[in-house]
This record gives sequence, structure tokens and C-alpha cells, in this order.
Amino acid sequence: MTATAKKEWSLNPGEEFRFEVGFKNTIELKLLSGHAELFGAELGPEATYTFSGFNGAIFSWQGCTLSVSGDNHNAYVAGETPMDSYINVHMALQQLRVRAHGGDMDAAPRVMIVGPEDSGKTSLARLLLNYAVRMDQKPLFVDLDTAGASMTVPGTVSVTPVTKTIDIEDGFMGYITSAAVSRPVDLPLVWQYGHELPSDNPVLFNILVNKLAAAIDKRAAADKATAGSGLIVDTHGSTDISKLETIEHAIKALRINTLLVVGNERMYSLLNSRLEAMSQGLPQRETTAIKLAKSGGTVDRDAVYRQQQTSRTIKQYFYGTTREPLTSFPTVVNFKEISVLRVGEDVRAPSSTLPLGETRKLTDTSVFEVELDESLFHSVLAVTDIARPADASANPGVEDTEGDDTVKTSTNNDWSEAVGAQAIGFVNVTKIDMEKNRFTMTSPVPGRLPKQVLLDGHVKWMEVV
Ligand SMILES: Nc1ncnc2c1ncn2[C@@H]1O[C@H](COP(=O)(O)OP(=O)(O)OP(=O)(O)O)[C@@H](O)[C@H]1O
Repeated sequence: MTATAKKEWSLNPGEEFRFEVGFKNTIELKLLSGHAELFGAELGPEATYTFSGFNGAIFSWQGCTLSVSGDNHNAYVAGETPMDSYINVHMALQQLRVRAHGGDMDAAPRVMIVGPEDSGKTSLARLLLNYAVRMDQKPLFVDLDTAGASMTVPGTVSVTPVTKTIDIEDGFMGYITSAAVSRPVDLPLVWQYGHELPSDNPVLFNILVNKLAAAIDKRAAADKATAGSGLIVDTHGSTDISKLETIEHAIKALRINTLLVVGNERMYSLLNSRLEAMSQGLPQRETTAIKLAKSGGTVDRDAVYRQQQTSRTIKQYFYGTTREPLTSFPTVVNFKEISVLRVGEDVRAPSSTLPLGETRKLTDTSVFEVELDESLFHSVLAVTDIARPADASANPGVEDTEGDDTVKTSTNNDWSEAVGAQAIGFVNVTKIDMEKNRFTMTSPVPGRLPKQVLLDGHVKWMEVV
């Protein structure tokens, strides 16, 4: 449907207005009367909201009228939604928070959302966070969706204290960029995983989840309001039961007590049996699994759409949003000043290419120094919080014989600290001068790099002017 003209939509109580807007299109939406919300955040009465590259739903508990203008938004009003079950979940979580704030800290809701791709997990996380914040709670948002990270660049895991509602137009990244520009909120703690899916390197992924769990415990010990508000964990979409090992690990490490399984009966049933098995010998079952229906509004996003979404997320990390722009600054860095590392063996040649009889000696947590050359052009690198050994120099490794010519194995330096190192920020390699042996790196923080050990991942991003 093409609709450039302004149109009014009336919603009865319990209905939602669903729309899909492509990246090249824009719609403007205004609440004319009544009350309405987008994934749990209330629309203001006079505000005009602009959406581009977004699929969403404006839901109304009491009924409302909206004015919408723009093109190609495939809009319709739906009467059947899973909102009743979602609000019931929220109320149950809120009761647990009340118990926790009353002194029973073990009651604090520690919620993980799992389910297939495009089942609405991130949208549900956003809704539950917004409902919690609207009740003066300060939940932690734990993002284990490595491919589609919400609060920072992809290929990471992170935890963010959520104290304000998530931005209606700019979502999770809007929440973060507004922190830098206009609102005082805590920024996420981030770890560079460097691979796309948890199953690509489960050993490393589990190590990072343990780090994250330790950081959460530290925060909870210092901040009872946050501890009592609990946490909401978003995960990568998968129904492949053979790949649920990382989910099981995270359930234990983060002491999840409520597992929400969205939109997949089989996954619910299998996970429920696993939870039963995990609680064998314990006085009581620690994790309750709840089955939730997928919203009929969720949209299956194809690879191109996801790529555009990822690109926008990275752009917003470096340049903010349209409403709250950030400036990024170029910094020139000599090769000899930095070390770029990679963790994990998937950057190596596959085992099948090894000579017969040879076995792989590498592990999932092997750390490699990356040769500083043009292969790093456009890479998004994490600046870690670890110190560089004083005697480290560029490209100290010996040539690796296993096939991947961009990777060298360090012989001199012990980089074990890099496994599980926290990312204090990200830079984008925007220029490489092989004659002068230097990079130009762009970062939203001006000045010299605060630390000199960087972690590479799978993410490349090219700034399109
Ligand atoms: N009720 C709804 N109406 C319209 N669009 C929706 C609705 N709920 C979710 N969406 C959209 O559907 C898409 C998939 O939703 P979402 O990102 O929440 O799924 P997910 O399960 O987290 O996906 P992933 O597989 O990436 O983990 C998104 O574009 C989201 O904005």
C-alpha cells in the first residue's frame, strides 16, 4: 500500500496499529486522542514521531486515534495481540520486585527471553523494560544477541542499567546516544565476542557470560534498587536444540529464575525438560519456564534488511541519531603504538585443510596478533581495558603456517588477559597508510586512544557519506 496522504486511524481498546517502514521510506505518526504506547513506552499527546527502517506496533489499552502520514507502510489494525499475556508476565515480575525490595533479594526477577528468529524477543524485552521503568524500577538489560546487538555494535555482549524508557523512535541506540547528549543514564558494560553467533565459539561466549555475571553481581552488591529490579536478558534467535548449550550455561551463570519461551512449543518443551534435569537433587526448581505466543505482528526480516539494521546501529554508535547527533573524530595511530588481537580459532583455516594426520593445536581461546595491514580497512575494533606489554611492538609474530595469511601467532607476549577483556569503546579503521605504517581510526571520543590493545571481530563498517 502506498499512502503519502495523512490518514486517521482509530483503535478500540486492546487493538494495535502495525506498520512496516523500509529504510528508504519515512512515516510520521501523532497521537490525536486517547492513550497509546510503542513496545511499552507511552506516546506523548502532541509529539510527532518519525520512523524509517522500522517495523512496529502502536498498542492502546483504552483506545485512541492516530494520525499517520508517509509512504509504503503496510499498515493495518490488529485486534488479536499477545498483550494480555505480556502484561500478566510484567505484573508477576513486578510482584517479585516488590518482594525483593522488601528484603527477599533472591526473589528479584532474573528473566531470559528465548525463541526462534524474529519471534519478537527484543521487542518483548523492550516492553518489559519500559513497563518496569514506568513503575520506577531500574532493571538491567543483558544483551546476549551477538548478531543483532541493541545497545552497542554487533559481535558483543553487554549489560546496561535501564533507568529511563527506551526511545520511541530511535530504540535502544537512541537510549545510549541520548545518554551522551541530553540525559544522564549509565552506559553499558561491553565485551567484544568477535564472532557472529554464540555457537561459533561457545567456549569464549561462556567465558564472557561469566564475566558479565560477575559484573552484575558486583553492581547488585553496590546498588540494591537495581538488584531488586532484576534483569531482562535478550538472546540470539535459534531453535536448533543442539546449539542450546550456551543458553543453558547462561541460565546457570546469570541465575535465571524466569525463562520466557516465545513462539515455539517444541523449544519450550525441550528446555522445560532440561530445566527439570538441571534441578535434580536441588530442594526446589530454580527456573520456571513460561510459554508465550509470538505476536502476529512480528516481521520476518531478510538478510538485506538485517544488514541495513546492523549498519544503522554501527552508524548510530559513531554518529548518534538524527535527533541527537554525535561527532566522531579521526585519530592517527602508528602501527608500533598498538596491538590488534583476535580470540578464537574460527579465523583459522578449517581442519579439513590440514595435512593428513595433523590435528589442530589451537583452542577457542587462543589469542592471535593480527598483522597490521590493509585487511583491517573498515574494521570495527574494540579498545580493551588491558595494558600493552611495554616491549610489545607491531607485528612481532612469526608467520603462521596454518593457512590464514592475515593472522600471526605471537611468540613474545602473553595475551591471555585479552580473553574476557572489557571493551571500553570502539574505533573504525577509516584509512591505512602502509608507507608510513599508520592507521586513521575514527572514534566518538576525541584524542589519543586511551588504551593500546584492540580486539578485532567479524564486523566491518564503511562510512557512506
Ligand atoms: N507487534 C508487532 N507489530 C509489528 N512489528 C513488530 C511487532 N513486534 C515485533 N515487531 C517487529 O518484528 C521484527 C522482529 O521482532 P524482534 O526484533 O523483536 O524479534 P527477535 O526475536 O528479537 O529477532 P532476532 O531473531 O533478531 O533475535 C522487528 O522488526 C520488530 O520491530
